[in-house]
Amino acid sequence: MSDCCSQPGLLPVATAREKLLNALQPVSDEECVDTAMAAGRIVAKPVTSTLDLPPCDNSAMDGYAIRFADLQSGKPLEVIGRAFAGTPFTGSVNPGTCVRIMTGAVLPDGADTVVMQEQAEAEGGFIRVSGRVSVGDHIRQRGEDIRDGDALLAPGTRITVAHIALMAAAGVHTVTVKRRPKVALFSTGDELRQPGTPLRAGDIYDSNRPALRAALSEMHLEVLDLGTLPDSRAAIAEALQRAAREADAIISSGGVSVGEADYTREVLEEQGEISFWKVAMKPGKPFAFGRLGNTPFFGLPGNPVSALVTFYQLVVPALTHIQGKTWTAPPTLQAKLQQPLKKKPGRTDFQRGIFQNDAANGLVVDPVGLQGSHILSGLAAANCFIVLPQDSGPAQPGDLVTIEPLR
Ligand SMILES: Nc1nc2c(c(=O)[nH]1)N[C@H]1C(S)=C(S)[C@@H](COP(=O)(O)OP(=O)(O)OC[C@H]3O[C@@H](n4cnc5c(N)ncnc54)[C@H](O)[C@@H]3O)O[C@H]1N2
Ligand code: MOO
Repeated sequence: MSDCCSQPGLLPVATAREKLLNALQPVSDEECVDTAMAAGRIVAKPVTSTLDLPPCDNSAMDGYAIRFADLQSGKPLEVIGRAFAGTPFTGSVNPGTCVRIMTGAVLPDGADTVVMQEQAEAEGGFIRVSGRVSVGDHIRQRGEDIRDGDALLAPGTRITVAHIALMAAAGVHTVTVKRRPKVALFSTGDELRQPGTPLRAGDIYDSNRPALRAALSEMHLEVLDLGTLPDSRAAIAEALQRAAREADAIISSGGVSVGEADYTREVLEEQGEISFWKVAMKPGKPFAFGRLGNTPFFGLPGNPVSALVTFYQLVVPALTHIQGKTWTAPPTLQAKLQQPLKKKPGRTDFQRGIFQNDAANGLVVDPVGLQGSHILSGLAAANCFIVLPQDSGPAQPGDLVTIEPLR
């Protein structure tokens, strides 16, 4: 990896992110999807409950629905019926009586308390209650979770599995979400072969494209996979033109540095525009951002760790914004560094680390070993980035450092 501390013109990471977010428009198209199919989608129209939840007072336990005041006399209570979830008891619990009730069954009229069956002794159609009972025990109140008309999800929310449960329970069977943006993806390099095919001398497998495809799918984006391209201006130009026609954003890997076969950035410059090139980050310095027509372009460095670090630090915020969700910085933690870290002032370092809880020291973090931008084993072993600020120098064991847990 090259050092760039003395090089002027590198954009600080936060400035690069800000420029990206300011330059991009969220997709405006919306579509209606089944609630069950909406995981990961971005809410476009507010989601409102269509009912109270629970819809009526019901039992939280298997037991007996009673009138609390009846316990004063200490007399046995007559069991006059049964209430099941889905099959309510239709009569009324009058003084001196009770109803056998199951979890989830509607609380019968007249009852105000449920006694767990473990606290009731049944004999000959009557029960005797023992132990401490308070009025209202084990009753789930109508509407205590959600009220009819309550706002459930605001526009811009990314729908989680829990949101799907919430909407389904509240009777919301369809939801209006943003259209999934389509992201065109290609990698460049004469040396790149497809996994599953033989390697010639000097070849390597294309690892960036499958990794980026997976990362895009994880974000619930549509992918237009344009394949692995040779180091050829014509091939790159053709892919860029198609991507600009068919996609909402373009991601490439490779060809953004200064080598004699690094054509991606050059072709973009000829056919579109480069808004910025080179960010003060390590790895990932040669990251380029621009446009072809109205379609934003993210040029990731070819080095595999650099490609993924720039994807997570710069492209994820940008694509999140395009999806229609406000991007917020991921939570960070402070952890005690266990080993020294080399670092020169000039770029924000995203070193790969493994953090864990230590009985004596609290949260601690170990760098994964080799930190080169070609070292995929370290990235694969890591569970966090150790984020060392742009102006900082080396870090020592015992220093508190900022870590950003990886998903
Ligand atoms: N003289 C300089 N050389 C380099 C500089 C520099 O500032 N001055 N920057 C270095 C840094 S930092 C990076 S990062 C790389 C980025 O270069 P490119 O984006 O042009 O990428 P390539 O040259 O095409 O490839 C770099 C490296 O990564 C391998 N690679 C490329 N694509 C893939 C892929 N899809 N899957 C797996 N591996 C890939 C490629 O074989 C090279 O080894 O430039 C430095 N050089
Ligand atoms: O340091 Mo490069 O910027 O290998 O990614």
